[in-house]
Amino acid sequence: MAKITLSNLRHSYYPNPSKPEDYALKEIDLEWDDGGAYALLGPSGCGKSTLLNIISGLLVPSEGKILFDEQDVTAEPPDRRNIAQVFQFPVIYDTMSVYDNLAFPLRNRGVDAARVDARVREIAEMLDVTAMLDTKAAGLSPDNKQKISMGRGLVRDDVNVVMFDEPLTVIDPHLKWKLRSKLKELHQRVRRTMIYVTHDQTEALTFADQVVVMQDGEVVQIGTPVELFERPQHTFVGHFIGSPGMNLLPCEVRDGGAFFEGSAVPLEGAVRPGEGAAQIGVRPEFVSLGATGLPARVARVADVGRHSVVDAVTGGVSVKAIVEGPVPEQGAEVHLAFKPEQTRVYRDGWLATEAGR
Ligand SMILES: Nc1ncnc2c1ncn2[C@@H]1O[C@H](COP(=O)(O)OP(=O)(O)OP(=O)(O)O)[C@@H](O)[C@H]1O
Repeated sequence: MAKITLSNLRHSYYPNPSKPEDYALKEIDLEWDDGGAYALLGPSGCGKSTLLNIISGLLVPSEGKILFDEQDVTAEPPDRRNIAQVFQFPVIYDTMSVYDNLAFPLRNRGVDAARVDARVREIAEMLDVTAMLDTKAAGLSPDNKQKISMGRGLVRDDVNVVMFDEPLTVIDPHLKWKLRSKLKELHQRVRRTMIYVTHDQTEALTFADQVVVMQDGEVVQIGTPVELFERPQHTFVGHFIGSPGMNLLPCEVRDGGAFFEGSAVPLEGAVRPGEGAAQIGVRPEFVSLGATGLPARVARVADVGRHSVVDAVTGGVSVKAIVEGPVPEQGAEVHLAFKPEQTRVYRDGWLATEAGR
């Protein structure tokens, strides 16, 4: 296992890139600790595969370096990097038994039979596939095939990193949660450096201790699931993580405070001086309906099971509130109050309030 460092990494698919838009990866500086569980989360086209291919060695970056435990591997081909990869679609040999599939990566490296047997049985037990060891892989369901693929990725104990690239794509929705929690458990048991690439926030937040959120070739925030939820550094993170995402209201900034439609809105801390379009950001979980606050009219109410989402319009802006218990009717006049310590200002997308007092 290894610590992975990405230093001043930039990549363009064009021969002579000149402007920021020419870069699929704009500037990446990251350090991934040995044994950590990381997710790379972002929408389609944000640069996840480009970054993954640079780490695995399929792509040489236009600029910057990749280090495994301080050793520069930027120019090393994939087979010299000692990485295990699990892809979207299962990569297994249909004609072989489950046992032989799991044993393959070890036998391929000349590991002795006793060690192969011990390791295959250990991994099979972790994945709950011991009863299938003698079954031909061809007969397995798609989720079991993907489990075996994961097992093949985990069976070697000498790899620098195990990378999962959208591994649950082919899994039925009702089985996804099982494999999601299985992967988390596997990480806790084997403690390898793992990188999980996905556009799905639930998968990223379930698996990772640290989530790297990407947008347009840039890392916008690295944090624990709680940090991403509680203090998004960028409106993109506020919107992309959470359901529904963070509310955004255009505002005016004066003397370190924020004003919406002329009313002062209490914030977690003072707004830092600066230029740019300002917005108040507050998650629906921290909006309440009461007797005081911004006057609003309820446009929609959605009952989503454990709670309701009330969509109210104030000053022409739609604001969502997560409400437990009784809810107002559509068309009702309400007042919206924001929990001050969870209300902040963003300038041109980036967090601009001082941390809570
Ligand atoms: N071979 C290529 N040639 C030119 N441009 C490319 C190439 N591969 C990717 N790109 C561009 O680089 C940017 C990042 O793409 P990338 O595939 O890394 O994103 P992604 O987040 O993995 O998206 P997806 O989940 O859809 O694969 C996109 O704008 C994409 O169009």
